[in-house]
Amino acid sequence: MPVEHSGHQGGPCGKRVGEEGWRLGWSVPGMARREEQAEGDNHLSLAGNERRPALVASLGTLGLWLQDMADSAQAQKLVYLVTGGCGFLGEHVVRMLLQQEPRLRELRIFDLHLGPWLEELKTGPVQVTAIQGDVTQAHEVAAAVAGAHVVIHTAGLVDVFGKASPETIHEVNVQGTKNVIEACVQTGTQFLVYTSSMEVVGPNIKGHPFYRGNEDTPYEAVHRHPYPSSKARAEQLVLEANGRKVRGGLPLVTCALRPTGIYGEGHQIMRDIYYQGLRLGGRLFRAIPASVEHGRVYVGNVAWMHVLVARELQQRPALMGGQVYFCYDKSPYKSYEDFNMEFLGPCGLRLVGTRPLLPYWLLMLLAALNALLQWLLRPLLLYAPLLNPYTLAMANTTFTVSTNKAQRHFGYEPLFSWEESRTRTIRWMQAMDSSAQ
Ligand SMILES: NC(=O)c1ccc[n+]([C@@H]2O[C@H](COP(=O)([O-])OP(=O)(O)OC[C@H]3O[C@@H](n4cnc5c(N)ncnc54)[C@H](O)[C@@H]3O)[C@@H](O)[C@H]2O)c1
Ligand SMILES: C[C@@H](CO)CCC[C@@H](C)[C@H]1CC[C@H]2[C@@H]3[C@H](O)C=C4C[C@@H](O)CC[C@]4(C)[C@H]3CC[C@]12C
Repeated sequence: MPVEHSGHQGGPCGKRVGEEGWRLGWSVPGMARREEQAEGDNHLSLAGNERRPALVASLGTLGLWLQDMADSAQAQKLVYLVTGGCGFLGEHVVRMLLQQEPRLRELRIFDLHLGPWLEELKTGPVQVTAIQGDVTQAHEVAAAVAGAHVVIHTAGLVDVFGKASPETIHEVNVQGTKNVIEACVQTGTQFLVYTSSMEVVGPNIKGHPFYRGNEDTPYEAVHRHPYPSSKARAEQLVLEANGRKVRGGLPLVTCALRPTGIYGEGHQIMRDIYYQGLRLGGRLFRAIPASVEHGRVYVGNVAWMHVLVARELQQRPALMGGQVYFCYDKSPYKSYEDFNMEFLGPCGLRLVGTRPLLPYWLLMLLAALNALLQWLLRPLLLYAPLLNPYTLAMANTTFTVSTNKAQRHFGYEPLFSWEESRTRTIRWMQAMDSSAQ
C-alpha cells in the first residue's frame, strides 16, 4: 500500500489542548518529586526553629538561603551543547536537560532550523543559547563547541524514504560527525555522546532476525542503504575517537546510544500514518504479520538516557568510554503496526485483518513500483511514500533488544513507565487532532 506523507485533516480523536499544550505542559515524573523535596527540606529547617525567637529563625533561614545560593552558584557550572536540539529527539533532550541536570549553567542548542518554542526556555535560570548552524560546516561547529564541557550530538539526516541524495545523507551524518569530533579535539571538549541507531546493527540486507538481542549478540551487520551505512560509519568514528587527546591534553571520552524505533510526542511518521488512516476512512490495512517484532522505545526515556549517560560519562570514563548502549524501556514487543495501534486505536483508527491482506510478493512489487516511480518523477517532483523496498524490509524483519547494559554501567532505569509513555503519546495525538480541526 503506498502510504504517502500527509497534509492535515481533522479526525475522530477527542478534543483536548492544542498541540502547544504538550510543549508547554512538558514535565517529567522525577521533577515534581525534586521540587516537593526541596520544599520539604525548607519546612524541616523552619520547623527546627519554631520554638526559638523569630529573629533567630529569620537569620537561620537567611543563612540557609545564602548557603543554597552559594551551593548552586558552584554547582551550576557546566556548558552543554546539543546538536539537532530542535528535532524530534533533540527537543526532548533539551527539555530533559533543563529539568534533570542541576549543574547546567548554559545550554547551547545547535540546529539547521531553530524552533520558535526555544524562546520560552530563555526565561529560565539556565542560559539557553540558540545557534542556527550546519554540522557540515566545520567552522560553525567549532564555534559552537568552543567552551562546552559536553556535546550531545543528535543532529542527523533521518531519511529512509529517498528524499535526500546518498551524498547529502553521508555529508550530514558522517562529515557532520567528523566535524563534531574535530571540534571537540581542537577546542578541548572532553565528553561526547553520539545518538547512533539500532540500524548500525540491523536489520541487515539479508533480513536476518535479531530477536531480543543485546550489545554483544553476534549479528552480521551488512548495509547498503545510505542511512544505516552513514550511521554505522559515524558511530565507528565516534568510538575510535575515544581516548584522543583534546586541547589541554586530557583524553576525549565518547560513547554511542542506539535507539530502536523512537515514538512519542512529535513523532512525524506516526503523524503521517494517522492522517493516512483518516484518508482511508479510519482504517489501516495489516501488511506485516503480527509475529514480526519491531523494537520501540519512548522518546522521553531515550532523552533521559542521553542526560544520564552524559552525566555518568564524566564520573566513569574508564568504564563507559568507547561503549555502545541500546536504548530500551518497558515498551512491549509487538509488530510495527500493532504497536502503532496502541496510540492510533484510542484515536479512532482500526487495523483491518488479523493477517496481512496482501501476499508479501505483491507488497514487494508495490514497494518496487514506488521506487521506480520515485526515480521517474524525480526531475519533476519528490515522490516519497512510506512504502519502499527498504522500509518494507525494516518493518518485515524482527529486530528487538533485551539488555540491561545501561542499567549495569550507569544505573539507567526508564523514567517513564509503558503506561505513562502510552498515555503521553495518545494525549499528544489527540491534541494534534484537535488543533487541526
Ligand atoms: N527517530 C527514530 O526513530 C530514531 C531512531 C534511532 C536513532 N535516531 C537518531 O536520532 C537522531 C535524531 O533523530 P530524530 O528522529 O529526532 O530526527 P529529526 O529529523 O527530527 O531531528 C534531527 C535534527 O537534526 C537537524 N539537522 C539535520 N541536518 C542538520 C545539519 N546539517 N546541521 C545541523 N542540524 C541538522 C534537523 O534540523 C533536526 O532538527 C538522529 O541522529 C537519528 O539518526 C532516530
Ligand atoms: C510496510 C508498511 C505497512 O504498514 C509500514 C512501513 C513502516 C516503515 C515506514 C517503518 C517501519 C520501521 C521504521 C524504522 C524503524 O522504526 C527504525 C528506524 C531507525 C531510526 O534510526 C530512523 C527511523 C527508522 C528507520 C524507522 C523509519 C520508519 C520505518 C522504516
